[in-house]
Amino acid sequence: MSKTAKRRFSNELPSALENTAQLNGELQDRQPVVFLDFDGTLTPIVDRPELAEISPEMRDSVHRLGKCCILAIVSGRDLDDVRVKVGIDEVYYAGSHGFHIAGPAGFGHELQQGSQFLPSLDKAEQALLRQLSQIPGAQVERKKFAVAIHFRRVANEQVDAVTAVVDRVLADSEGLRKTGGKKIFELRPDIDWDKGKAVNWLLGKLQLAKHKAVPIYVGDDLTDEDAFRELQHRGIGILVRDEVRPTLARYALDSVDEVGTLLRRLATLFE
Ligand SMILES: O=P(O)(O)OC[C@H]1O[C@H](O[C@H]2O[C@H](CO)[C@@H](O)[C@H](O)[C@H]2O)[C@H](O)[C@@H](O)[C@@H]1O
Repeated sequence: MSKTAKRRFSNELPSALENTAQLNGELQDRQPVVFLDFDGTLTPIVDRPELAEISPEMRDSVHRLGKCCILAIVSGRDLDDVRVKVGIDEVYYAGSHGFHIAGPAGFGHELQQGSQFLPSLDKAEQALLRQLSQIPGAQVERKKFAVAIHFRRVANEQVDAVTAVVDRVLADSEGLRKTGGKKIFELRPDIDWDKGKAVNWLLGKLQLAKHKAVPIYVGDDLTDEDAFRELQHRGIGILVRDEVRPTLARYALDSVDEVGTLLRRLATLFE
């Protein structure tokens, strides 16, 4: 019988911090593999993407946990961008929503299919820069395998104009699709690859004993739902919730500070 995805509302999820016994029970005698999203999970959301910074305490917590289990940062950001922002050499990174993966000791992988979309992404980036230049606050962020259009600083009455530009550029592009997130649109290669597929790929590459390994994924945004879906029946999805919405996560945290607390607790458990 096929297992179907079961969504719940974020406000109904048990807290990962208040249900320690239940969570620890799921981890008992297993090998944890920890996946962490970056924006909104390790850093609070800020007005401009380039201003997001991981705090020294959070960096220490990630570093400490990364020393006692396999740990990967899975981000929509460009691989190099997120790697520099986190600044820890010993962990894995998946950038551009999993299209570009790197890890310790020269481990690296670029989704082959992704390269064929580079001309399309270049063209879309140029069109977006041109057509959005008249809308104050609109910001284009190029990642190798995606283009993000930020509208957090755009006046409410101009958001429809941003949407119209993005839809026009998408219609004029080949092989791209539009996804959403927190005050952001993204144009990405229209292929069956996302954070969930990247997490699965990495789990396969690491050649972990399937019955022993327990993937834990912590994330806050819509693109993290792809990872929650992949792990729904074999891992632990933890949503950093800031709104009420349907989710495939099984536990929740209420802030970036709570993420830090959880990482330190996990480190204490596994050290
Ligand atoms: O997968 P993530 O690591 O969570 O990346 C998702 C997107 O995060 C960034 O944008 C978001 O955070 C910005 C800084 O706080 C904020 O200004 C913006 O409104 C958010 O959408 C990043 O800039 C994007 O490239 C990522 O795709």
